[in-house]
Amino acid sequence: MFLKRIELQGFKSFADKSVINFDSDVIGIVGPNGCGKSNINDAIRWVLGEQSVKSLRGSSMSDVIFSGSTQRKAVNMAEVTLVFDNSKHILNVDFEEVEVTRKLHRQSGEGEYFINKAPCRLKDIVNLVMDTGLGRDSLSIISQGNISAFADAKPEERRALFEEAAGVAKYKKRKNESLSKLNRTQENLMRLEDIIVELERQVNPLKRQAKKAEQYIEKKKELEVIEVSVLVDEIEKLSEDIDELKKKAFDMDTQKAMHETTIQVEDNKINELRNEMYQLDREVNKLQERFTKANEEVRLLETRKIEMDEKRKYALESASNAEKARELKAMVEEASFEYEDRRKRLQDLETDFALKKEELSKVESDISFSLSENQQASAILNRLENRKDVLENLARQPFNHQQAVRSILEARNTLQGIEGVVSQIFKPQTNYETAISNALAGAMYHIVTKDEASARHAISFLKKNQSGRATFLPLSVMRPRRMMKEHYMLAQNLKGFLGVASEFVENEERFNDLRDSLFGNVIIVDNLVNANEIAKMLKYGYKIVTLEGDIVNRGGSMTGGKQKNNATPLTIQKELNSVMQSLEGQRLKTDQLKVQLSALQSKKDQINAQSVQIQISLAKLDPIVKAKWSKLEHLKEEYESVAPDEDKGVDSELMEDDLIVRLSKAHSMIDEVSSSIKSKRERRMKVGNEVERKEQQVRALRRELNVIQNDMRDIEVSQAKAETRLETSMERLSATYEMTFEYAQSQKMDTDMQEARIRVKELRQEIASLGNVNLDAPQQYKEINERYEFLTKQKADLIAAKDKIMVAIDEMDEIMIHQFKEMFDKINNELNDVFRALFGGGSARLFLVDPSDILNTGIDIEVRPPGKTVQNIRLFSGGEKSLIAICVLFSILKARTMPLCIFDEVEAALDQANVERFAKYITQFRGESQFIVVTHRPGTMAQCDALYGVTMQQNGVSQLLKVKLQDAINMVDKKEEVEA
Ligand SMILES: Nc1ncnc2c1ncn2[C@@H]1O[C@H](COP(=O)(O)OP(=O)(O)OP(=O)(O)O)[C@@H](O)[C@H]1O
Repeated sequence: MFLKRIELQGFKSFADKSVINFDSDVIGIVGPNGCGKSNINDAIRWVLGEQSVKSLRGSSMSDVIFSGSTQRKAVNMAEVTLVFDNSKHILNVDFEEVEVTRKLHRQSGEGEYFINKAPCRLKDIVNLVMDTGLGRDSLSIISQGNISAFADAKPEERRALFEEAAGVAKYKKRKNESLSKLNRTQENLMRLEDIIVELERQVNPLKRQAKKAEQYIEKKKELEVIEVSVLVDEIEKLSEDIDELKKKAFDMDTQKAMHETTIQVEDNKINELRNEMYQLDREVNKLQERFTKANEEVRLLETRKIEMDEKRKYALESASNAEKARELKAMVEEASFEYEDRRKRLQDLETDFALKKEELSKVESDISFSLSENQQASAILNRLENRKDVLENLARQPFNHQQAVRSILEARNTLQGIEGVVSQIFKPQTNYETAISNALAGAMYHIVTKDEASARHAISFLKKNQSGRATFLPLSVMRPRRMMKEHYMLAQNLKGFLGVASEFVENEERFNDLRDSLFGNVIIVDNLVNANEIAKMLKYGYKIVTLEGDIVNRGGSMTGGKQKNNATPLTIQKELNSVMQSLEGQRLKTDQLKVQLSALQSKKDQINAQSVQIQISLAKLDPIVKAKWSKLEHLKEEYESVAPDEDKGVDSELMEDDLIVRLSKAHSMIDEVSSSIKSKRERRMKVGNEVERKEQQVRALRRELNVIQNDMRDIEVSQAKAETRLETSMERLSATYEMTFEYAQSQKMDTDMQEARIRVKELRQEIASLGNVNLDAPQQYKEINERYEFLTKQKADLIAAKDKIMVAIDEMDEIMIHQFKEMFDKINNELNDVFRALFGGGSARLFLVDPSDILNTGIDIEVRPPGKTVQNIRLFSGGEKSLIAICVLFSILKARTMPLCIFDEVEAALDQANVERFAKYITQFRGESQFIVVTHRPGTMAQCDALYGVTMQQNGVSQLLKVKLQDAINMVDKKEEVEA
């Protein structure tokens, strides 16, 4: 006995609480039509999870709640409880007794489910009874309808019964769940694949764009760091250049102002001199007029004198001796005056000539001295200019004679780790150039490399190109050398010690070790005497170099002297500066000497001209003096011959002759005027020379001023250019990098700026070659790719899940096929016996319509009742069909034990004999299965262990009571009678 009790309240016609306690295996439910028997069947199915309103014979679920009758009001809730004996653990729970309850509220339409009074879900109840044979589609609850439908059903429809018997329902349910899961998975997979394809279409271009953007960002970052340093370096250098240019401009401006002032002053002087020249010219002109006038007067007077002489001559010829004597006396006086006058003038001219000669000889000696001075100055100038050219050439190409060094420097960009040449890396302090240069000697041409590998690389380059030999100093292996502390302390107190050579060079910090390696133990002293002394005190342990470059080597050997062309890369600039300075002075001196020489030469020319003039005058005057002398002598003789003795001697009265005096005065005037003209001309010449000299000077000053102005313009242009570049750099710093110069300066890298500039150029080109860049691409790529990867993983998971489901389905199929086939065979085995028992002979056989498709095949039945041939099951009578169905039902019960079977008038269509056979057959299952049989047939009732009668005493409300067989028969008969 499995079902112990049913409790109903408010369910269909059971308005009041009704309890049926079952205490035996075969229970009959009897009662007249419509009293509510089948409602009990419905109640059991309802509790066990029936959801189909139709199979509960209603139109909505609330139809199961008592809907009232003429005498009773409707109730609001239906509640049914089934109590099972689970001591055999037919239900898969640990409880010995299981109570299953279902409630339904009319108002809310809500259902409630309980197992052992604990609320649960409908699903839990369905799972509890699944495969126990009690399911809602169970073959354990069979109605008349089921029986009659069996024969007429299609083979496929019959399958359900066998599946239930085989207990594959749970697998089928699970399979269906799995299939729908599979469908969902497949749908999801397809949707996913669509999305993945779409994402794939986006991912690759985005990946490329992201890579490009990353390269762009990386390059931009590098560019920013380097360019900021380059900009800072440029700004610093430009600021220095601008300061330098401003200083130069200021100096130039001062020079210009000085030149302009000097020119102004000199121009004024020139103007003054020109005025003087003009005045002198006018004065000379006036004097010239006076000179002409005087000459004219002389000519007139001379003419008159000749006339007078002629007159006298005539008078003498005819006059008396006394008159002759008087006349001759006057003529002697005259001639004597003239002679004295001319002689004196001759003497003056001779004195002048002697003076000029003296003057000339002095000027010539001055000229010869000036010439030699000029020659010397020109020679020096030439020498300096040549030296300047040589030095400039050397400064441009300091390594012209070092083929290997030159080759390495030219190939510097292709070689790696070349830091430079020693002479480029170290800058000697002013005045120490010679000492440092000699201290280094050949080492100044050594090439500094980053490490030994770079040196090796450079050496193989020299070998390959046959470019000569060079010495390399790898920074990585250079170790500093220093003077011993006590030696240094000692040396400091010695005479002439200036310091250690490393103190007198400037270099970048990273070359400090190399500096100390080269100079750390070299001492600089003032002169060789002190060098020897210090060497001795330091026990000849150090190289000592003097400011002049002489050396006391370690051990005491000495090197010294002077080369003709001793310029080295370290001394070139110094020498060039000093040569330029000397050159400037020398040029000025040469110019001055030239001016001096030219002044002397013009002075000489002037003296020569004056001398010639004097000589001409002398040449003219000398015969005149002689003539005057002989005339005087002749007249004296004539007078002596005619004059009485007492009258011999010259009468002074004759001197008063007006003509002679006027003539003499006129001659004096001529002399005076010509001397005045001469001095004025001399002055005029002097002033002219002065003007010329000054004009030359002013021209030179103007040329210089022009050069200064040109230089100033160049400086202005350079300054403007530098300022524009500075502004551009500042602008770039603030606009592009949003940095102040001070902040940028703090970020400046300590690096080779030349290389940094090249790198900036390269980076700019690389960035430009990237073209359009989508800066959001990395983020977009990340997001899309993450989604892509996530979905790809999900796809893999779904495929794995799908495979798993399919494997599970295959496994379930296998189990179902196996169980179904096994059960089918078992049932088939039982069928023939059951058939023969119920039909009293004949045979029956079940067969699979499609044995190759066990999972879906329909089931047909081949029946041959006794005395009949095999015919189509549909051709049998209603009773036969029912009996065949009952045979199959019993075969199933035999093949698989059911704990509970509820038959609702299944035997209705059978005749009396078959009812009895049917009822008897049931009793065979007693002890294994419990039967609740709703019946109207006494034959069946007779085989029941207990009978329950259902009545509807009150109109519309069912009641239950246990009855005896006869009462039961009566209940049926009575009703039938009433109906009849
Ligand atoms: N919700 C309901 N409220 C009240 N009465 C109901 C309700 N549902 C059904 N009934 C009544 O139950 C009766 C039907 O009961 P049922 O079908 O169990 O009768 P039966 O005893 O099996 O009859 P038969 O012998 O003819 O098969 C009907 O009279 C019907 O009015």
